[in-house]
Amino acid sequence: MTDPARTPVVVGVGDLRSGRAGAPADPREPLDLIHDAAGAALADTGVDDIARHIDAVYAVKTASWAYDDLPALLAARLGAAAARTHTSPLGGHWPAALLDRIGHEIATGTTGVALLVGGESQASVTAATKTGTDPATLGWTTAPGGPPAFDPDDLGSPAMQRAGMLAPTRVYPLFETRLSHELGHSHDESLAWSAQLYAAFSEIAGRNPAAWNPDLRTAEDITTVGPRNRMVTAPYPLLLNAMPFVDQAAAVVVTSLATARELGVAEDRIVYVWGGAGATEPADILARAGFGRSAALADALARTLERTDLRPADLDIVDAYSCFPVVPKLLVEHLGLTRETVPSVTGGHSFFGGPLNSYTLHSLVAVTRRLRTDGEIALVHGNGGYLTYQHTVVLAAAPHTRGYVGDPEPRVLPATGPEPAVDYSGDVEVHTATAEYGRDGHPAIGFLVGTTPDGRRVSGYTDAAGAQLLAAGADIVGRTVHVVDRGGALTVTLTDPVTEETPA
Ligand SMILES: CC(=O)SCCNC(=O)CCNC(=O)[C@H](O)C(C)(C)COP(=O)(O)OP(=O)(O)OC[C@H]1O[C@@H](n2cnc3c(N)ncnc32)[C@H](O)[C@@H]1OP(=O)(O)O
Repeated sequence: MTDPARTPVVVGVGDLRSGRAGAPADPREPLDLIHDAAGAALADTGVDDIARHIDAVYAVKTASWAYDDLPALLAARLGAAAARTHTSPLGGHWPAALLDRIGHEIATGTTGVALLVGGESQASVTAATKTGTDPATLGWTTAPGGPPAFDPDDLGSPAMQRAGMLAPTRVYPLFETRLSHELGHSHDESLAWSAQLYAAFSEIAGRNPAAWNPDLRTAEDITTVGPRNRMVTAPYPLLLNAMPFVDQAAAVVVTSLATARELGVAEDRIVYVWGGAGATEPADILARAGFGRSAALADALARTLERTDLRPADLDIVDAYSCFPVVPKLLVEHLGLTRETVPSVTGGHSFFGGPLNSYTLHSLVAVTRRLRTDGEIALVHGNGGYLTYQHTVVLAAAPHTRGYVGDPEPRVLPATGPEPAVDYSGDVEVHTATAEYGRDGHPAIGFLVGTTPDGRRVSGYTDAAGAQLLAAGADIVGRTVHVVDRGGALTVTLTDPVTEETPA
């Protein structure tokens, strides 16, 4: 039991967009957007000089522009230059994980008032690149500035590189396809659930003033493929992909209950951080047991619910990370909620916008606002990598009886995948598959994970002919195909052609 006076509380939130879909604003660097969001969050506390009490500034890593120490630059601007600063590594789970860490620090007395921030200017950077303008010439910070450098190994393990399974747009559909199969959903049923979910997200984004695209999209808009909604990777058309070209930022102020009261924060501003838990799976997706569930999410959820003494039915609000539909679907499935559940009060990465690692900061903003007026207990979910890092955290309108009960340290889960079969030739059962489409609207490259008769795992990519076959996604899972693997390049042919069923 933590000292009740040290119970961590959110006392101020702020977020914003600069420009919106179809209406760009003047280019602004992430630090400027974050500064504005931090100003809004500090003002939201209702305490005039709260900035001078900040003793820790945490930033979720910005991916659209490189900074040596963004939180230090921000702290100096806010007049809190003595504050301790920390920038997370890359990963969309960090807002939830950092809130948990800050909660722990406040409960143990190592932090007094913390500011947690993040933001992206990918819309500005992309627009500047198109016109040949270097943002540095616009006065953006050049310490070091420029797009951050990425190690190719950050994108995927050697096995994933060999199989061409490198971008989120290629990898997440592999999870979707397998989950659909395990739920008994055909390709069309899986797509229908995604569209129903995302149409609901669009309505929510329409009510969020910080949403990048507040225009209402129906399920029919989402499933209708055309020039403004091209098929990207089966079964996801563009509108089921995270929208990364956004300029958005968010900030959250966290302190202890005692400090909030000493500073004069109004009771109706205060939202309690109960805490949560996280788990990590191997970054190599091919080293995991299967693609139809997230062992890390299941573990993070089970430990979050256990520590907070909650059952899924106790949650009034569930806010999912939603870069692609399979992620909110997995959250709903792992919590055992109905498939009609809409796990968002933020609006999702497609319509609210997908400012990469800082999306879940916007969730914390939306959830805090909701808990101040409506609802008692909320679970916020963050996801990083390829479903690699999961963290869930509970916030509530009232304190937990034992104060802060979270565990900020993630549990590391072992590799449990089958042995790889490299340069295999023979039959495999399709475990999961997808196909990426070209801009001509045809499948261009296919991706397959298969299981050999002796239980080993084959993985690789195909040419357009193989892609045509694998675009069937959930409808081809479980069937047997013949593969020839040459260094990850697969030739795939059906061995059990479907025969027309004879009507009875
Ligand atoms: C843990 C994690 O978070 S993993 C997820 C991280 N996020 C991602 O990986 C982002 C995934 N999305 C993407 O990479 C991109 O959206 C892509 C590749 C799917 C599409 O990008 P592009 O090929 O550049 O877009 P495309 O040329 O098809 O579309 C052009 C138009 O649609 C817009 N657009 C691009 N992506 C999207 C999107 N996902 N949703 C809606 N509109 C989009 C563009 O801004 C452009 O609009 P404009 O003509 O008004 O300027």
